[in-house]
Amino acid sequence: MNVQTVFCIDALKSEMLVHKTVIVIDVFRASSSIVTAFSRGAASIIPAETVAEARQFGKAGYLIGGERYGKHLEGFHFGNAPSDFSSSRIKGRDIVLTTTNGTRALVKASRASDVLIGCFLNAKACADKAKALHHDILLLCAGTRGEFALEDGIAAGCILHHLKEEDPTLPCDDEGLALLHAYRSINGQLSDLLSLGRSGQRLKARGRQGDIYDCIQINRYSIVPTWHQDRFVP
Ligand SMILES: O=C(O)[C@H](CS(=O)(=O)O)OP(=O)(O)O
Repeated sequence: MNVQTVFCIDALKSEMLVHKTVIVIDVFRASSSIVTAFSRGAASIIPAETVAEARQFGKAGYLIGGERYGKHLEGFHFGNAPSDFSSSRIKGRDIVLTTTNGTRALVKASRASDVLIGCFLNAKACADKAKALHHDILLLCAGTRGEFALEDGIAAGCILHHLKEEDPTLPCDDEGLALLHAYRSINGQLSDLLSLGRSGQRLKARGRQGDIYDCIQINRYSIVPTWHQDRFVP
């Protein structure tokens, strides 16, 4: 088994998905919102690439959530913040989500053997599940608007840290090694560091500091969303 790292969606080539377990990481905020939604009882989450596609699902009775460039979408039940997904609104429900970067990465990754959703909130559980599948692992950082995103990279380092816990010799690429060592050297400064990144600054400018806090709680949940047929299930 080995671990490869991709820094943003546009760098992903379809041949990289063959015989791989792909972990899609979009810390701010799609991966964190999906993990939170499942921890609060959502039945399934269907990623939609376009707003129009999500609206069609809405007409068919699904709950729909998402954003574009951080902005609310007219007629949608939720945005893309973990706090939008309260148990009372989503327990037992199927949700369709469309976001600027994250759902694009999920749709692109869905051709892999196994697709998991990972972030700080479920880093250890995600690493354990990926190891149990016994395939090579691809850490897919969604990034933001075609570029590397600091929070996705540091979360990849966190997942890699857990992957290497039992076997420090597990091979990984240089990108992974850099992120692993970046994560291990943070020493309690996660919030300060991630607030400096592009996406963190954007969230702060929109008054969404609470979302940063909600997304950086390490190992808060043990749920690992997994692709099954045409959707993610807990
Ligand atoms: O909802 C988010 O925070 C982002 C929007 S933006 O690219 O940062 O404007 O979407 P996501 O798909 O979760 O990265």
